[in-house]
Amino acid sequence: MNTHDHSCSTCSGHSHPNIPEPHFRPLPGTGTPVIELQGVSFAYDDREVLSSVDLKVSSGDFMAVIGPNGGGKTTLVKLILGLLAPKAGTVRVLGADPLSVRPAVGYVPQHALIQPSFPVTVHEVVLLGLRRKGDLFSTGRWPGYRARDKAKAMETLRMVDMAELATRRFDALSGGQKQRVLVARALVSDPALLLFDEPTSNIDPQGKVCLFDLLSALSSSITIVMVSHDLISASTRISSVAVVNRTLIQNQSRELTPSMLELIYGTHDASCPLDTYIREMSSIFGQAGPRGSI
Ligand SMILES: Nc1ncnc2c1ncn2[C@@H]1O[C@H](COP(=O)(O)OP(=O)(O)OP(=O)(O)O)[C@@H](O)[C@H]1O
Repeated sequence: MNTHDHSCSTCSGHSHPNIPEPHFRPLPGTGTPVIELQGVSFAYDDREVLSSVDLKVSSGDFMAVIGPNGGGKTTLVKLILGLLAPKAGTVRVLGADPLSVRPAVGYVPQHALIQPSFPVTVHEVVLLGLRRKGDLFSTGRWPGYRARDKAKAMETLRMVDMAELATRRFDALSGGQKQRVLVARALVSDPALLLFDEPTSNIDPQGKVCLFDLLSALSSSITIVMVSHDLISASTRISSVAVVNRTLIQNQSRELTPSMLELIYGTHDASCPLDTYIREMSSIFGQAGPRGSI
């Protein structure tokens, strides 16, 4: 488990000593397919945004999905969640139809889906991740929270180092603190797969380091797929990378191949370790990378 010795307003800046061993669903054996897309195409109306996409994410992977704005990353995430159906091809998650395994997938969206003025506490936001059959969302009746659900939500807040703020209103948190709470909401149902869409939007640089430390610690227990523009923080932790720009190219290592670079920027004739690429881009464009993003 990584440690960090910096001070950070997002977490307490220690090495997450409170993180209990996560009780996630047992990882399928290493190498078992967790996500499989074969020949997937998708169009909004008649405009095709993904074309013949193949993707395989295996148990234990920590994959970054990168690509230019509008390249189809969020659409890909929605297909994996079963929120969109492919026009062609197949999407399998944990060997099944995505909607049927939805409870086994923790999702942290690009934008917090919680209205800023909604008077909900940190603890209650995490409890929202434990929606069950028969609850308010399916019956219209409010059954109240069960004691064991409340305890589970507190345990998950401890994992992300946010238990001390459990009673604070969610809208009174910083961007990085909100993100950690949303991670807890995604983790509280013990998912086998964690999907992040732009996990570091609205977080300051130190908060990003803390968040990636947390993800790095979690990645030994759970398969993680992260759509991100912010590869500087992620680069040392991820195990594989995929580039999406209408089509998709994946690499089981952290190297961006010439064809991946070409898919992002146009012609490239040499492969590039991801760390080198980011270092060079950072020196030219500053820490945010080219145009503020990959
Ligand atoms: N609901 C929608 N209806 C029509 N077109 C859409 C819809 N959602 C996305 N698009 C279009 O589909 C393309 C891919 O969008 P998507 O959000 O998947 O890209 P992205 O790679 O996640 O972009 P970004 O990095 O800017 O978040 C874009 O051209 C976008 O304008």
